Amino acid sequence: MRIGTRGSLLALAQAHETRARLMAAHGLPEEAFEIVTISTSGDRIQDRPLSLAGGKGLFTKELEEAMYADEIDIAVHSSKDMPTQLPDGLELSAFLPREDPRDAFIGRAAPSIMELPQGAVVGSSSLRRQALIRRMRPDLDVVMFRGNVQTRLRKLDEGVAEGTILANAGLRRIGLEEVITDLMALDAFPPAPGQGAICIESRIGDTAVTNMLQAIDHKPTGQALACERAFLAALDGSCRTPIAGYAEIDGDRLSFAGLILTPDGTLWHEAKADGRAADAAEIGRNAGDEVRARAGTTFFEGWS
Ligand SMILES: NCc1[nH]cc(CCC(=O)O)c1CC(=O)O
Repeated sequence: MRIGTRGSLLALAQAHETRARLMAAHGLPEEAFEIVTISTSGDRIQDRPLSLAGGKGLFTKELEEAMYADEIDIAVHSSKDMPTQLPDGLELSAFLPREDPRDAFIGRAAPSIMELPQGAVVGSSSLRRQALIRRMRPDLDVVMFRGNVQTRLRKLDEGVAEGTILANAGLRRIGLEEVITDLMALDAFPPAPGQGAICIESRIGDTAVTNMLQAIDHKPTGQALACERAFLAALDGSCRTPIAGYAEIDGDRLSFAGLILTPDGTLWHEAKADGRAADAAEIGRNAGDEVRARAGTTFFEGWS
């Protein structure tokens, strides 16, 4: 089986985790799998926010083309980077057990956002994180921050900013959790839909592959993701809208909280819902419709 992945440290860690789970589930040796690294436009564009460069899809397009061309059999992704609408003929056929979904703060002047000095500079390129930081601390100066983890840590060393926020899951996967100085609470700082969950994309009807993937699919994570992705789809969510959403599964129950904000963090609308995990997608869609109705059309005008 050819496992397609981007070449970043995080992507490779995720591909290796997928391979290890497949080897264990099927009693296969490492040689049964080939990890194929593919560069994507999202990896190459470094000079502007991804929300302006085309948004979601930038990390997935080249991998999907490789699947059409039969150069790879599966593509391993961060669920957070996946558009709600997949190209024809492809599906998300497995989710691995979710890592901690919370955002992590890496602080220099202070260990947490609340303890930063008045007016301190915080770097982030995520519209959701920018809006949530401004909601918590309107006095802070939020600046654009892109690049991989190493680049961001160097910027902190150089004094470009006093702190930055990254996904705890990503930092843990690349073994960099020691740089974290605080973890953001789920209610004050809800994660992006899909954060912390690895998903595997494959060709619809490729039964040899999907049968193998079934053995490593983690059902509760799949249900949480069905809910969060339905919420995103109902809001027509793109990288240009600050949207957060997190579903927690407890046995056959699901609880969801979703949020949209204006980029300046002064206005927001939230929906909370509980229900059966089996109704995950419906719960997410209803929450999205509810938030959209409450926000009204003017909420999105001027900046979306
Ligand atoms: N947009 C990039 C991206 N996609 C997934 C992760 C982290 C890993 C995850 O959420 O599963 C990151 C980096 C970050 O947000 O810190």
